[in-house]
Amino acid sequence: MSQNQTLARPGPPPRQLSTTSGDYDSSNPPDVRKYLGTYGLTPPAVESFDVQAQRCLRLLAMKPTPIEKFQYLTHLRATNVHLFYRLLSENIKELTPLIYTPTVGEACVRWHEIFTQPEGMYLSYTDRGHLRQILDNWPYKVEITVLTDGSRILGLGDLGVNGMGIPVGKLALYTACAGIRPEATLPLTLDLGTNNKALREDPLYMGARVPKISAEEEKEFLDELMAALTDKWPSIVIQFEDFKNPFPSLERYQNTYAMFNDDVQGTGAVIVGGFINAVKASGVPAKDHRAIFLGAGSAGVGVAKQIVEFFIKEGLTEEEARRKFWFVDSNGLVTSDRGDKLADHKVYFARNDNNGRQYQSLLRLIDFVRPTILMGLSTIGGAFNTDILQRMAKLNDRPIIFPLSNPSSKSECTFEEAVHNTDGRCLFASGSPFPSLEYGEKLLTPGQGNNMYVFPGIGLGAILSEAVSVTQDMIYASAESLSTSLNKQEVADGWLYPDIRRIREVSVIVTRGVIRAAQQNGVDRAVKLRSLNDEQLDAYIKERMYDPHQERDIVGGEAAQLLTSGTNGYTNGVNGITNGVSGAHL
Ligand SMILES: NC(=O)C1=CN([C@@H]2O[C@H](COP(=O)(O)OP(=O)(O)OC[C@H]3O[C@@H](n4cnc5c(N)ncnc54)[C@H](O)[C@@H]3O)[C@@H](O)[C@H]2O)C=CC1
Ligand SMILES: CC(=O)C(=O)O
Ligand SMILES: [Mg+2]
Repeated sequence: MSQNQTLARPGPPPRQLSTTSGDYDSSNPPDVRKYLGTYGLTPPAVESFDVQAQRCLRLLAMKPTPIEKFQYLTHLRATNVHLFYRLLSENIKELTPLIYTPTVGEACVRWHEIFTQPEGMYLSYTDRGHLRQILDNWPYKVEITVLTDGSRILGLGDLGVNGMGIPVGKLALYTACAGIRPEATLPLTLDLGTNNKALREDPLYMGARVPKISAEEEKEFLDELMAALTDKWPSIVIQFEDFKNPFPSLERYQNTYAMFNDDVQGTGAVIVGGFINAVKASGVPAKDHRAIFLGAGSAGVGVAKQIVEFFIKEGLTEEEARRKFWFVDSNGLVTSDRGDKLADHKVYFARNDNNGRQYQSLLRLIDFVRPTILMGLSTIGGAFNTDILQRMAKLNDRPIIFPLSNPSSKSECTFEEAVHNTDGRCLFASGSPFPSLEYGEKLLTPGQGNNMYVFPGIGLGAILSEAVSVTQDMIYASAESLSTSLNKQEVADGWLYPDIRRIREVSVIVTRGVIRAAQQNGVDRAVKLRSLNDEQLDAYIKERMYDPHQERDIVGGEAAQLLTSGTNGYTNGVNGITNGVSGAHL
């Protein structure tokens, strides 16, 4: 491909952040419409956002399936970005499952069928050598990117470029939960081949129809990409997501770039955040806990490593902390004498006190270990069956049961199963949401142990502190901050995580913790923030957060007032109007 062909950008920008649709204009009063030359192009009624939101919710209710709701919300984001984020932030609990797990899982599986418009960038292996130039095609100034190679999308396996739903969904949460402006986010999918043969052979598949490139080839590609991204946007924060083997890139780039891996580090942090509260509620001192992990992949090991850090802070030695974990993978208990070559990331937790016995059965291992904690990061839906849950209930007053695999179909058990098989005594968190449950006299609410509680604050903290790298202390600070973010009522109700409806408040607390850790580690370039006390820092964070409610809601007198203040007043006074007309790309 010639360079000109590579760089050609015909037509509109790749992601429409348009706010110029008829819907949007319907909140402009007649004078403003005349001024803009849009008078007569929309229905006569001047509508507030609230009225428009009501219509959106009705339209959403008319869509019979989650995937159709997902498609409608995608359309809304593309055509009326501020309305989309206002709707999302006001209905975060109800809408998150539609734009994120579980629905985003189905969307990725079917991405090649349901695709209507590009919402991010795609970079292919054949583009190497040109990556920096291609980034020039992206029309906005980027503060954060989420990138995936699609090789392990949730627990659904290798989906190649269909994985784009994940960066898009995660970045929508960055905007809704941490107020990073929509146009400052870049969803990025790497088209490096796929080992999913069915997709490769599907006529609608939109990526390269070749097997996944080798680890060495991927490393070279990523080296070029990281350099290109930071050359184009020097302060960019880079989140790696859903790579089959995320460890080499994390090790290679974490001290050199402002990057983190959400599946290893974000997941570790969010689970530690809830775990700190679960340990308190269990009544068992930290030193007496024992954990079985089903699944010894990136997420499992990431979570355990951060719990080790927590145990050490609780006074255990590293060796004592490490010995509290028993990992099970698809070949059974991870031991050093199992006879297979263990992947590097598993070696640290491999047991050598198994007296030559290899455990294949989770139930038998539970009898042997007598764990207080059962974590699921295995992608095996239903793996925590009735026998297993009942055995945990027999061994513990308050068993800690965290089935964390996504989407819901891969969850190791449901909330209902966990509650019924433990007489309502379990301390529960799952990766995907489950509904509350009436049990006896009580309404029980499950925790959602999903990295969405921390990655928005990690990203915003790194952006605002202008961190040169994302340190382990910054990640751990996000966990500790999360654990302190519950209000009195949530603590009294025994919740492990705060109400998701308070996510923006929670993100401020997490962001503050991340910034403070960046300062302590001396990786912050925004040194002016060092002199702020916590209250001032919180105010600064809030002020920097995009709030869709502030973008446009201009009716009647307000607009008239703006118009009388002349063109300048109009432009200055109503950032939202400028945003709106020029399409939210300032
Ligand atoms: N709740 C959250 O915030 C997060 C949840 N996850 C979920 O965790 C799951 C795992 O993710 P990764 O660790 O990145 O995947 P991975 O592919 O690296 O690891 C999966 C692990 O499960 C093991 N496994 C597979 N079949 C098994 C079986 N029959 N019995 C026992 N172990 C078995 C594999 O050997 C491997 O160790 C996914 O479903 C993902 O969606 C991942 C990140 C965040
Ligand atoms: C939540 C998430 O990052 C995952 O399931 O991969
Ligand atoms: Mg992930």
